Amino acid sequence: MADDRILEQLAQVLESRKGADASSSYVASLYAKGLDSILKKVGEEATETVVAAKNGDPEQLIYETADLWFHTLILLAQQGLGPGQVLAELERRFGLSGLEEKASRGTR
Ligand SMILES: N=c1c2ncn([C@@H]3O[C@H](COP(=O)(O)OP(=O)(O)OP(=O)(O)O)[C@@H](O)[C@H]3O)c2ncn1[C@@H]1O[C@H](COP(=O)(O)O)[C@@H](O)[C@H]1O
Repeated sequence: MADDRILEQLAQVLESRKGADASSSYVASLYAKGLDSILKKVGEEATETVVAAKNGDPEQLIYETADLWFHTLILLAQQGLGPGQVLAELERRFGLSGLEEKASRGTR
C-alpha cells in the first residue's frame, strides 16, 4: 500500500525547487519556462492518460496517470496552491454525498 503522504511530501519538494537552478532540476526548468509550458505538459499528459486507457493497458495507465498527477502538482505549486486544498475539496464533496457517514458505519 502506497504512503498517502507522498502528495504532501512531493509538494514540499516542488516548493523547494522555486528559485532552484533550472539546469539541475526538471521542475525548476519547467517553472522557468512559465505557465503556458506547464499547461502544455498537463495537456500532453492528460492525452497520454486517455490513450493508455483506450489501449487497455493497466500498467501504462498507472504510469501516465502518475505523470499527469505530477504535472498537475507542479501547476498547483506554480499557482501558489497545493494538494491539501484539492484533497480538502474532495473530502468536502465526500461529506456532502453522505458516503462519509455510511463508510464510517460500514454500510455503503
Ligand atoms: N515524479 C517526478 C517526475 N515524473 C516525471 N518526471 C520528468 O518529467 C519529464 C517529462 O516526462 P515525460 O513523460 O513527458 O517525458 P518526455 O516526453 O520524454 O519528456 P519531454 O521531452 O516532454 O520533456 C521527464 O524528464 C521526466 O523525468 C519527473 N521528474 C521529477 N519527479 C519528482 O520530482 C522531484 C524533483 O525533481 P527535480 O526537480 O528534477 O529534482 C523528483 O525527486 C521526483 O520525485
